[in-house]
Amino acid sequence: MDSTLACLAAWMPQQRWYGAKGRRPHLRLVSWWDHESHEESVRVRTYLIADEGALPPVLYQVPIVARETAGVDASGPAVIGSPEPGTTLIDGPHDPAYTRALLRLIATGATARGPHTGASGHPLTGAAMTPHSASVLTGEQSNTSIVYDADGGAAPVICKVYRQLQPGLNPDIELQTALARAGSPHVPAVFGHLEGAWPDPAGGGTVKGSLAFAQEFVAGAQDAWRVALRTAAAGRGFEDDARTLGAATAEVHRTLARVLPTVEPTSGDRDAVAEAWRRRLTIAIAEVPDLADRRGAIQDVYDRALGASWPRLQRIHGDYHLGQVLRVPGGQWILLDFEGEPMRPMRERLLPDLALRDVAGMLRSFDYVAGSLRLSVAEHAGGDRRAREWAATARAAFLGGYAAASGAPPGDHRELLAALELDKAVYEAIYEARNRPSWVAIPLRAVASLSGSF
Ligand SMILES: Nc1ncnc2c1ncn2[C@@H]1O[C@H](COP(=O)(O)OP(=O)(O)O)[C@@H](O)[C@H]1O
Ligand SMILES: O=P(O)(O)O[C@H]1O[C@H](CO)[C@@H](O[C@H]2O[C@H](CO)[C@@H](O)[C@H](O)[C@H]2O)[C@H](O)[C@H]1O
Repeated sequence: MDSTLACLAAWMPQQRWYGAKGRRPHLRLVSWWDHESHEESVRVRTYLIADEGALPPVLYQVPIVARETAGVDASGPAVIGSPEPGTTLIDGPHDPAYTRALLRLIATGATARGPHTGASGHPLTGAAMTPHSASVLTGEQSNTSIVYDADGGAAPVICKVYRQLQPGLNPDIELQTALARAGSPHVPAVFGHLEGAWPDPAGGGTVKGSLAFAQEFVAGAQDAWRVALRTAAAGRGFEDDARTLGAATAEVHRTLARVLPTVEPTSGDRDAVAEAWRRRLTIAIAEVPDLADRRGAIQDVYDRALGASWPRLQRIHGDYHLGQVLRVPGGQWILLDFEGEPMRPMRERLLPDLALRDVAGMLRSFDYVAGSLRLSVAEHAGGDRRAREWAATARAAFLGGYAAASGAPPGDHRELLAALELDKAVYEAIYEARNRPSWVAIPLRAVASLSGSF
């Protein structure tokens, strides 16, 4: 196993889903189990690997197919390495032996076992999943999604393999399953999920957590980020789309408030939010020192929100932006990825929260469209002004659509919305500094503007 861990220590830091970029991992094997393999001399095994160099330690899911080197095209990012002569390790989602085994577990509710723990499938419906070929979705993803084509008119399936594991049912599965069961037209059909168990790092027992989630793959849909970027770059408005997106967002919030618990915010809830805002700001200032001289002005915005009235708390999307929304032919909006912000502690993401956090997230996304155009096109000939006008129109239309469909206009909580937008921009400054340093100017400009110096 030591040679496999050595291969992984070189390969994992190059993966988009690996959290602590720029640092060599310190890996420990926590658990493993084998999947059924229909090919001779091919081993399909899922490893759970802790990176104990991270603070706090992170648990990763790494499914691996071991094949004879002679039969493998040894180039490409899917090849992990060759810890023993004659055997090559392949990243499971890129190999049919794993993709078949994964879907079979979910569709049949079967179990894969290892010496200590294992994984079991939880099919949601009797819907037959008969897909035949699979490929990994490309793009900037925190997890790894496998798309399965289907034969004979059956729906194609997308199965998201969670990479960073946490105890408990993932909110992505919990919320989308609740919405699908409630008949919401704004999430894809749900097929089922895979749950795993592993040794509890804090004691002698085991903990359970989500490993993968299978849904209908909405074919022909367009990512709202690309739709928005295209219209803005072409100088076309996004007003109607933003209004219907606002209405769809409000409908999802209403459904979540109906089928899952809501609570009146207590002073403890307000303190927890205030503490999360402060904690995030401290991290952001440490990583993006340009923010340091804004601390006082930012805290003033937070204080005004803490002194204002708050609506009831409810379950929300939690990391809402244009990249999390699909537009299907006909104009309907489908929301994806209810996992919450990847950098936020899971225990916070599971609690009832402010629905306005999602509203703020989408408003920031309109500003990102303008900001990314500003970065890609030189600021001349009125381009910057047009991009800003595009974002302002989209913003007003989104808020109007949300207010009309929710009966709870975001404008009733102006101070709170301003603080949530600012907190999101602070989060984005950290995210960009870590992942896309050339984009950090977008949230920095927003922080300046939202904290009143622009
Ligand atoms: N059910 C689906 N139908 C069509 N495309 C999807 C579906 N689910 C995800 N996608 C595509 O995959 C991308 C990443 O999915 P997402 O759930 O956001 O993953 P991650 O948690 O890794 O960021 C989405 O932006 C979308 O383009
Ligand atoms: O990986 P996730 O989609 O869960 O979210 C993370 O990455 C997003 C970028 O891909 C990041 O979103 C930020 O950039 C978007 C444009 O690429 C923009 O539309 C968003 O408004 C902006 O927040 C997101 O914050 C991060 O959690």
